[in-house]
Amino acid sequence: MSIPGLGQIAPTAVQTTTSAAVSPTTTQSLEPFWEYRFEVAHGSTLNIKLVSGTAEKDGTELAPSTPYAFTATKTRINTWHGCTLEISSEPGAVYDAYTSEPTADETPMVSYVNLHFKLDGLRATAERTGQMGPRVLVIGPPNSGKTSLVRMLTGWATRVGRQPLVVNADCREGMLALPGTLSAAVFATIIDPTSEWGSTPSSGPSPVPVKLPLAYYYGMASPDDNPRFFKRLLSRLAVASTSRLTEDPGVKTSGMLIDSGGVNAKGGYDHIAHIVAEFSVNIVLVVGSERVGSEMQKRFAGQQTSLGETITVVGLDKSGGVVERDAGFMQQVREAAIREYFFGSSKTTLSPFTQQMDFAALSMWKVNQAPTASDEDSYSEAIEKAEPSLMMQNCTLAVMYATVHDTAETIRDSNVMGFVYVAEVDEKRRKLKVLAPVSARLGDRPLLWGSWPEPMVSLVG
Ligand SMILES: Nc1ncnc2c1ncn2[C@@H]1O[C@H](COP(=O)(O)OP(=O)(O)OP(=O)(O)O)[C@@H](O)[C@H]1O
Repeated sequence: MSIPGLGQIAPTAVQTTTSAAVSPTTTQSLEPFWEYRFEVAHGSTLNIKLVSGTAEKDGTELAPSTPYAFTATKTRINTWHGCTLEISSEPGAVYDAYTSEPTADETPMVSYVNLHFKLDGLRATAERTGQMGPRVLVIGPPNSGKTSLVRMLTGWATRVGRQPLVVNADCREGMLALPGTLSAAVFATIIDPTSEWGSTPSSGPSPVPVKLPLAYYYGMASPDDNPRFFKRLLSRLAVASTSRLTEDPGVKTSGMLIDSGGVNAKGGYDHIAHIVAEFSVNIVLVVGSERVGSEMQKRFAGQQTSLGETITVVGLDKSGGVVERDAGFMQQVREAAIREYFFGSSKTTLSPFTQQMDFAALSMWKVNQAPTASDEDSYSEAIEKAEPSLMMQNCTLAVMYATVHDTAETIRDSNVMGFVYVAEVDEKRRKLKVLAPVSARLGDRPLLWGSWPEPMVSLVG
């Protein structure tokens, strides 16, 4: 399905494969609408420089003659008007790349950019009338390109001076925060093309302004692990996001872009309905699945939001370039995110602080799974006091914006201040060695331990 009224691109495809073993520096010319798709392994780097023409990655324009270093990623660079890229890598770098000329069923990019123009029209109307801009939810099966679409719409919106509030409702991946969190942030400036969402707030000085997210800690891999807790956190994020929207006219007219986790075989429509209601979503974009699209049409099309607008459901094609990222690759991505949070990246090195803490000096809590409980208990007992133990070794803990004297309910509903990493647990001496990005007194804040992200092999030593 594509948006009505949009043309298709001529159906021909040319693909060439480039391998690092063949040439360390190559020049790649892209015709208008072509994409340069590439996968770079962990530990390898691919440098891409725009030599002439214009190109973008997920809606953010590449600056000319500026080398961009990509690592541990599967992505693409596209061009609307044609360009030449210079590609280089150090010997032995592991990557795979090819150019793709769009075919009729292979590129939905034109419908994506037309969608952006329609959204911007709605934002312009909202500006004139003082109304709220569009609240857009992107859903679809796993690996359909949902996050890429949200990033593109964000990139294009900021390029025309909009400041959308971007919401991550996918607990498996983090946005400007570690995985396991649900977060929201205003994007008023460009996203660093070499990263997923730009650097996390702990990553030190950055040429691109760092966006400060509001994050809630869920600490589990799937909404099904504790559906009531998941929904409750979404509600809190919705309240905070809506108030952020109303306090700033520029953000209000720009509206929201919400990335959801994939709908799975079992459906997962329950929390989608919750997001639609809580964030007053008035546009549901369904990527890459007619089945999900028609289910969404049935559920939401024509219904009214709490603001009295009619909900529109739009089906969009999935890009043929979207790649599956297997569990091993995603685990490495999570580990890299945690490592970067504490130690920085190749661009900025950070030195985390190490602290020894007595078990007794810590307020430690853990999140509980409650997959089937439909009663209040699953939520009221979503977190409980926990004794530090060896099980916590190599785990990240969320530092909550609450005090150690607060009740379980207050701590559970608080947002995240930051994260610490448990480097060592000495059960005999009842001591814990933790790594923190800043030198703060950890005994003053409740620490929350979840099962997601999973423990790392080891961050230190
Ligand atoms: N046209 C394309 N060419 C090459 N790679 C692409 C293209 N579009 C998206 N990708 C890559 O495919 C992968 C999956 O895309 P994305 O993360 O947007 O999907 P998703 O539906 O959000 O996935 P998930 O279900 O895990 O949340 C990403 O690594 C993304 O960069």
